[in-house]
Amino acid sequence: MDLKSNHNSPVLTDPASLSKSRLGLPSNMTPCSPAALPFSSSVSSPRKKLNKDLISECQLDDNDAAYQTWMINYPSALNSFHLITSYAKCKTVALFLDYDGTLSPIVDNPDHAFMSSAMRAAVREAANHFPTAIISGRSRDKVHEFVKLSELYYAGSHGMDIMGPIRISESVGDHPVCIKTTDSKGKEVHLFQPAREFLPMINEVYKSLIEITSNIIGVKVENNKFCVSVHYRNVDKRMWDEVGLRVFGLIKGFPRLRVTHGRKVLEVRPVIDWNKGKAVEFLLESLQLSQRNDVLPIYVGDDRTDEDAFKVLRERIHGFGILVSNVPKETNAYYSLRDPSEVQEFLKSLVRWKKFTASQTEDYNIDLMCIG
Ligand SMILES: O=P(O)(O)OC[C@H]1O[C@H](O[C@H]2O[C@H](CO)[C@@H](O)[C@H](O)[C@H]2O)[C@H](O)[C@@H](O)[C@@H]1O
Repeated sequence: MDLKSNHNSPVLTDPASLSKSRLGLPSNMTPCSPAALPFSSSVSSPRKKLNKDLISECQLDDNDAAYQTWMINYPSALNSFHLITSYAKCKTVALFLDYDGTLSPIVDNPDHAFMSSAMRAAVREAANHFPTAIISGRSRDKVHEFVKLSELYYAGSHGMDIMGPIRISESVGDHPVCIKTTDSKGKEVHLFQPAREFLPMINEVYKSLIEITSNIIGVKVENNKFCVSVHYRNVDKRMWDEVGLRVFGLIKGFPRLRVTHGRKVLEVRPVIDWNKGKAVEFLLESLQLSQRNDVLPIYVGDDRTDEDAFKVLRERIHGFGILVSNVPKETNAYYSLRDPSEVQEFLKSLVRWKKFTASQTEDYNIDLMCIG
């Protein structure tokens, strides 16, 4: 169950049924009905138990069949690794990674979404071989606190808070919301905060959201600097509508803010023409990787907000989006990975491939030198 993507309506819907009909999956992929099973409703309890097991087994099979069908259009990035690297050959791969649900598993408490040390090692290695950035809905400081790596770039608040390399480009480098500063290690960087003027408003809304949801058990309001998250994952399902009503009700009084939603979370953010897709373009330009046809951007993410980036990669900058999901979803991504453990495997494979191609180039150069 989730909130509908219609920004004006807090109506709750079931995304599983939605995605099934929208994806046009075959009708035989609906979950088994008990009537189709060889037990009557008046069976004794062990039989009832068997019946229940059979239904869930059947549903699992159906879900898996639906996923396999979906994967025809969104193949596994691991299974398609050779194809991906054949495109990447002789190109600079630029990596963009979402955080929650991509580098860390989804957990009930957002403050406990820790990254495993194995994942951290994989991301570090990847960042040592490819220009890498993390683009998260979290505040930039919070995601840095989780990731703890200085080898890469960070964009927080869905791309509205980017700390990147010093931009050579005059056009945006001189933009009033882009300032020169130093990072925690004293290195000169550019800080790009296109929603800076919204800071007082966001802080006001953050306080009001805490106030108006304080008597709903399980709600958690998280300040992500340029946006606010209202989590309802731990709220009794019967109260989900009420959470939606209160949040949308409050935001009605702030025409310059809007509400989007992610995984059991409502996100209040400024109405500005900026999103994770724009952040990818901004970072590519900062890294001097835009306007080149020897660059392959790859974006890995699991959330609806990542769709903006997938769209930019698909339509504008010729890269690959990889959706992390273990259920069929509508997406602008090209490939899929089931969960963060597959993301880790994918990152490790990319590094292995890069090392291998680098060693081959070295061998080739040595051969050339010998011939010369
Ligand atoms: O862009 P992301 O890095 O994916 O951030 C999106 C939101 O992620 C976090 O919430 C989600 O993960 C939590 C921890 O696993 C989970 O408890 C919650 O239900 C998810 O929605 C984060 O807390 C939000 O602020 C981000 O906007």
